[in-house]
Amino acid sequence: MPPKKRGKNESSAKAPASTQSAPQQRPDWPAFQPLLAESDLSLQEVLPNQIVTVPNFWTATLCRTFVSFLSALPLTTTPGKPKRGDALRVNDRFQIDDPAFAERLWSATALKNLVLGAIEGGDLGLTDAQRRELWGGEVIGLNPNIRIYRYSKGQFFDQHYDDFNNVNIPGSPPIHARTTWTLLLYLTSPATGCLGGETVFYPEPSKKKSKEAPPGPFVVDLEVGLALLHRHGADCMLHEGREVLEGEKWVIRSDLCVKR
Ligand SMILES: O=C(O)CCC(=O)C(=O)O
Ligand SMILES: [Fe+2]
Repeated sequence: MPPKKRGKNESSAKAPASTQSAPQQRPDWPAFQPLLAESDLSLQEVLPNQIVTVPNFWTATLCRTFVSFLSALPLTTTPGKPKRGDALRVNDRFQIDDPAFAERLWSATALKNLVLGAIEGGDLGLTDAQRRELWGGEVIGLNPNIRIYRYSKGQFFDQHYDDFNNVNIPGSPPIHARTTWTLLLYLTSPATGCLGGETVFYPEPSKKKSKEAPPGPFVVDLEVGLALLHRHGADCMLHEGREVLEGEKWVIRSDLCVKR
């Protein structure tokens, strides 16, 4: 896998629920209210083929509701010393296998219709074939493995690559799927007192255009309610979550899944 050769990987969130010790109770997540109308949302391809965002995917009110709900969850601080080959990250996190929440985040928001190109003016104007190419296959939903991150002052996620995972989406019959893009949903920003914590991507210099100056880092500033999707697996860009300088950064993480 190229990511292994090029640098650190995110530490594994891969253990299937069946191999974890005690099954965790799934949180009684708040309702997704209020949300903007689908017609007010659109995909933005901010870095061609690599990063797509949805500004205002969640409203500031919904983000605030979630931050106060998530604050009561039993978050654990990641160990400061990563396993060999894993990126150093220092944050507090909560991880749960919750297919119902993943399905709600996919279908009860605009995400499904945006990604599948079902919202007029909201998608990237792609043909079906281009859409498959972009997302890496036929997108069927989100990874049930939901991760919540809280970074307080001084915490960060060092440079790494996100690898893909094979997952099974429960149902009858269950669907065998593979993750292709990372989803990060930012709940905080400078507007809520969080400074720093930007997600920074390091595009690789193009092999064909070796005479051109290498591309500089691509910085995504935190924005309340912004959903960010970035390609992962073999074509993942090196990236990091910069140190939080003030306040708290809260993120909900999942991944786009395609049929395998
Ligand atoms: O928190 C961030 O900005 C980045 C998180 C990340 O890279 C990851 O979850 O793999
Ligand atoms: Fe990552």
